[in-house]
Amino acid sequence: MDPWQNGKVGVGMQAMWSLHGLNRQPRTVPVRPDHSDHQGLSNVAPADAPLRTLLLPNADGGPVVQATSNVVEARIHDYISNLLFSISPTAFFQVNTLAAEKLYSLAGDWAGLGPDSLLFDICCGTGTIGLTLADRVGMLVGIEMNASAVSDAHRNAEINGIKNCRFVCAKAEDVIGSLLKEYLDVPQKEGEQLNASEIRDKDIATVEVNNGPMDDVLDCSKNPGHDLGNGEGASGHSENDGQEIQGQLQKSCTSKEGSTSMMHFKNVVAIVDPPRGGLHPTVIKVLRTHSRVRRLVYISCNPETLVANAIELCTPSPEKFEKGNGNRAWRKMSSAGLARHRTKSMPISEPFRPVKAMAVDLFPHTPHCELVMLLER
Ligand SMILES: C[S@@+](CC[C@H](N)C(=O)[O-])C[C@H]1O[C@@H](n2cnc3c(N)ncnc32)[C@H](O)[C@@H]1O
Repeated sequence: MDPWQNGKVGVGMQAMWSLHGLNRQPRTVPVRPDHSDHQGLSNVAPADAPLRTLLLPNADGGPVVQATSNVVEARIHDYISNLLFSISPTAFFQVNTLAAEKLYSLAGDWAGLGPDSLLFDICCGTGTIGLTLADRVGMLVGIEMNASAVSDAHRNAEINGIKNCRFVCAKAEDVIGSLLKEYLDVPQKEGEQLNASEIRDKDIATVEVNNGPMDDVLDCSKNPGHDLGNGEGASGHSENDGQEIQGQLQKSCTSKEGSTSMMHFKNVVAIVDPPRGGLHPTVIKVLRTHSRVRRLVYISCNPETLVANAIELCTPSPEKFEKGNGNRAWRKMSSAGLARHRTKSMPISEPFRPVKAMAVDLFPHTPHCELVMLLER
């Protein structure tokens, strides 16, 4: 396996930024030699690796200090499933791209995609999962809170000529309900169903390509919070910041060519790939209670939160709805215990059922592993 191809350079970049976060000057790092003769995995660049200076952003995102004339833009490029991805320094990208390719394609197979599918790629990062599956669906909607990653996703869609997609920069818990409503609560008129080729011909994509400042998307980079504790889900954000978010969503997502919400899709699928803390409770509730979402592929790097989220998605509704009683005993519960507790106050809804699961070893020789689980109803 070629260590340069599988994103080690990206890891080096990320680590360097955090190490030198307070002193952001251009730095010199080894880059991939044109004809690497590496065999096997290595974290060490060969001594004779060529050096290139990367342009690092200032902490405030302002102009960079240009120390030398031999400076290149700080972004890396990589291929997954024959698509080229351009990745900015703060965006997430799997380090093992060859294995990630397998992971995404497995998720796509399990998702049962087709031309009449509407795919929600939740926590989409630079658009990797959705874009690699875009030719198998009618429409792709990606949701991601990191503004740079969303900008990359736009760019990646454009680079690869993918048009049946839209990327929304927001916390999933803030927009998932509105997006599902927008796409799915459309009264269907007779003969209005479009097939994928018609959709593509109509060029309905809302690829709001924006390589400059993201002034037409919600700036969600200010409150990162990726790493979640206590099973509390994605950002630890309150359930809803109300109308402001709605207004921003409206602004960020309006199609240039007209509203995609007029399309009707028979098959509505979500692929979720949250950070270690799992999905925010609001996302779980919305996915579970929106009956048109029939299939959900959960990709996880943390089995504990995957199990907890699956409990909430799959436990049959209680006969009697119990409203939360403000009791703080949950503080001592395991994440699975907390999930079981939460199911008691889940609105009555058809549960998913776990169909199959597979571990994909993205991190050989480490205890970490990615897990994929298919839920259906
Ligand atoms: C494990 S990464 C997966 C990224 C992408 N699916 C991929 O495979 O490259 C998780 C992503 O979720 C994003 N994220 C974290 N919390 C989020 C939230 N509350 N809403 C939306 N995205 C979130 C992170 O910024 C990160 O890009």
